[in-house]
Amino acid sequence: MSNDAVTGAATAQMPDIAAAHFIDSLFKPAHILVAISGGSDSTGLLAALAEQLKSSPNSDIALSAATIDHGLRVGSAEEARDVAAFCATLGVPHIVRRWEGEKPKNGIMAAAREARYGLLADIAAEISANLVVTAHTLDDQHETLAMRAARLREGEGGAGTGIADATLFDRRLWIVRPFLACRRADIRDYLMGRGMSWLDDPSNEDVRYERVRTRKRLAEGDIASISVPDGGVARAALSAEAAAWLDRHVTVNADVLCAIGRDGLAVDEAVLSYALSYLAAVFGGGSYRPGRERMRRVLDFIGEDRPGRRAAGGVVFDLRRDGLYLMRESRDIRPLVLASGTDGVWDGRFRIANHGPTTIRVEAAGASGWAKFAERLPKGAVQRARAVLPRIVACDGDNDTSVAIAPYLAPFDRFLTRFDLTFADRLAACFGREAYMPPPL
Ligand SMILES: Nc1ncnc2c1ncn2[C@@H]1O[C@H](COP(=O)(O)OP(=O)(O)OP(=O)(O)O)[C@@H](O)[C@H]1O
Repeated sequence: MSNDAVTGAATAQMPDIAAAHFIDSLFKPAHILVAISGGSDSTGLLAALAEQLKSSPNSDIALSAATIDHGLRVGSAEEARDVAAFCATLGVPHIVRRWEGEKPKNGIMAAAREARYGLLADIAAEISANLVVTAHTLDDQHETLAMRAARLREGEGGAGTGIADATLFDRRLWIVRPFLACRRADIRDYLMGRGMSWLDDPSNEDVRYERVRTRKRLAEGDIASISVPDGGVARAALSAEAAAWLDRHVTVNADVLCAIGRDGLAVDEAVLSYALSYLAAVFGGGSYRPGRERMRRVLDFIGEDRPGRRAAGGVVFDLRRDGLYLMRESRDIRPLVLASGTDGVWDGRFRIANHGPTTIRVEAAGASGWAKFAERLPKGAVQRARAVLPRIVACDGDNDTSVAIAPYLAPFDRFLTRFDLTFADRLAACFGREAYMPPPL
C-alpha cells in the first residue's frame, strides 16, 4: 500500500471541488440546509457552497444554515450569534435553535448529537429544505475508523465501515457529508485564503474524549490511519451519468412496470449497477437499495444474457429478448389503514391521502377490476401487476367496499391523492423528501 493511501492523501479533495461536485449531484430545484457549528469545517462548507452558487447565480438551488445551541457551555448563545453574523455576510439565511429540556448525565455527546439531528430535521421541514449537509471531513473519517478498529481489537463492537457520506435520518431526511473526502488543513487554508475565521471549540482539545486522544495519536504517528475507500470525483461523475441514463433508457408502464431497452443494458457496469440499485428501491418499495453483493448477482444474471428472472431488494428483474423489466415482488406487501383526514405511504411506493369521511385500507389489489388496466401493460405482466398495485377499500362499519384500484385512482380523488410517478417523487415515497441522489455503494 502506498504511503498516500495510508495517510488518505490520495483520496483528499479540495473544498471548492468537493462543493462543486456535490451541487452537481443534486436533483434540482433543491434547498440545502447547512448545519454550521462555527468550527472551521462547517464554516468552510457553508463558504464553499455559497461561493459555488454565487458563481452560477441562475442556479435553482437555495441555501440556508442552522446552528443548534446545545446550551452546554458558557458562551454558547454568543457563539451562535457570531455564526449568525458570519452567515449574514454571505447573505445566507440562518436559524438558531436551542436544545431545551432534560440533559442526561451520561452519554451527553451522543444525546446532544441525537437532539441536534432531530432539531435540524425539524428546521428542514419548517423551511422546506430537502436535505441537511454536515461538514464531516476525511480527518473525522480516519479518527472514526481508528476508534472502531481499537474497539474491535478490544472485542467490543463489529468492524466499522466509517462515516457514511449520506444517511437517512428518521426515514424522512437525508443528511449528506460533502466534505468527507476533504482534509481539515485544506479547509482551513481555504478559509484563511479568503480572510475568513472560525470558532475553536475547547472540547476539541479535551483529552477526556476518545476522539481527541485518537486524533493526537494519529497526528503523532502513534497509530496508522486505515485507508478510506475512494470517494469524491468518481462518485459525483457516476451519479451524474446514472441520472442521464435513467432519463434516456427507462420507461414506466401503469405505475408499476419499469422497462429498460436492450441498448440501455450496454452501458458501463458501474453506471448500470448504480442506476438499477435505485430503480430496485423505487419499484421494490424498500427503504434502502440492495447491497453490493446482491447487485453483483443481478449484474451477473444480466451478463449471462439468458431470459429469466432474479429477485433482489423486493424487486423481480425479468430479462427478456427486448430488454429488462423490473416489478415489485408480490411478497411482504402489508395493508395500510388510514383514518379519515390522514395520509401515509403504502408499501414504500404510493403516498395515499384519505380525504374521505371513512377509514380506508390500502392493500394489494389481487384479482379485481382489471379490464381497462390490462391495456396499459404487456400481456405477460398483467397477472403479476395485480398482486403489487394498490386498491383502496372503504371500511364502513361491517361492510368493506372496494372504492378504487390503481392506476384508476383519479376519479376517486375525494378519497386520495398520490404522487405523480416521476423518478424523484417515487424516491421521495421510498426515502423521504428528496432532492438528492445518494452516492453509489
Ligand atoms: N451545534 C451545531 N449546530 C449545527 N451543526 C453542528 C453543530 N455541531 C456540529 N454540527 C455539524 O456536525 C458536523 C460534525 O460535528 P463535529 O462535532 O464533528 O464538528 P465541530 O468540531 O463542531 O465543528 P466543525 O466540523 O464545523 O469544525 C459539523 O461539521 C457540523 O456540520
